[in-house]
Amino acid sequence: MTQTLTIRRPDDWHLHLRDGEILKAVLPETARHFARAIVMPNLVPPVVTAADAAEYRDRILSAKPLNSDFRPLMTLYLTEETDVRDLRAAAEIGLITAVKLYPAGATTNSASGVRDFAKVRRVLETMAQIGLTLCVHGEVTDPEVDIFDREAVFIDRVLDPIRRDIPGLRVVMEHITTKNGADYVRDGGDDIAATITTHHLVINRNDILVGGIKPHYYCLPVAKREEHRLALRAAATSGDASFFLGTDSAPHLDPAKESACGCAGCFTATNTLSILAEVFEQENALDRLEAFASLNGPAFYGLPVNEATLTLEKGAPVAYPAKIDTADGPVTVFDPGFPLHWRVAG
Ligand SMILES: NC(=O)N[C@@H](CC(=O)O)C(=O)O
Ligand SMILES: [Zn+2]
Ligand SMILES: [Zn+2]
Repeated sequence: MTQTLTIRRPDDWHLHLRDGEILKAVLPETARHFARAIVMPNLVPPVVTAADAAEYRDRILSAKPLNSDFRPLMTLYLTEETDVRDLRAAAEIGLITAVKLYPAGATTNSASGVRDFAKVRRVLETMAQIGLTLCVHGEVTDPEVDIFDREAVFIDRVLDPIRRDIPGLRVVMEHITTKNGADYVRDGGDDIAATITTHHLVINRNDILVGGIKPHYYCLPVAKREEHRLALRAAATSGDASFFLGTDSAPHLDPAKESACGCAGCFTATNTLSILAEVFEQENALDRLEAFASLNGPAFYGLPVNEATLTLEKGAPVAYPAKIDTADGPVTVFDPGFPLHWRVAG
């Protein structure tokens, strides 16, 4: 008998959809399986005002496949100039679901991010008052700090002080890559949660570097050593409500990745659910996939879970495209390095 797994339809709590031709090509990959996604605001220029978010939302909705009821959950990109009234109004009408903090220079398109945290204090206080979630790219940018330590140092130097300073601020530590991150979030109470990506459950830093450099495994925060990957797998499959799926699927055109100075980002929208089912099965935790992908995220954001369901079916290895074609060029799909036996049946 075929083994199947039916879960409530999942959501992606951290997604890059980009704009223009790439948006048109990658949106169907997410909309096929996910009901909602938190859409990252790191466009060029970034989505900083309510008006920007409304326009971007409309471009996403126009690019959506006709038969899809996918719902983008919009975010604002926090800058030192963010206007508190504009942000509050955007939250009140339900236009935005979260605000994104990028330390300036930490990652792709983060130049407009925050340098001086005192300058965003009023915004963060307002967010704490109205219960609006702050999504954080948790890496320091201090050139003295080794890239593999930047997440752990961010927790001590930036995140923990902000949370002590502004009690009640709801924070999602995005795409955690370390045991330090998982421990901090697990022990951090109800106001903090973390997203975990698909690829960080699969690769460690050896996968990027051993036997030749693999640009399609390079993302930020960069994958760490094996003990950290194992800690992430334990966190994701634990069922703990503090952890949920944010794929951080981050498409870049192949020439931008396969370059002497390649961009950070793994594109996983296409095969994420097959990979996750494989990983959860490897961890004997298939019964916890629904909590990670479909239940814990809405609970943290105070949103209803999806009524629709999604069924995965186990069988012969699943075929998926190596690349997605966009009108601007190809985007390589993340290769987990092992066969995937679970396909999305409906
Ligand atoms: N994760 C990445 O490596 N890249 C993301 C930015 C981000 O989420 O930090 C991107 O926008 O390409
Ligand atoms: Zn990030
Ligand atoms: Zn991201």
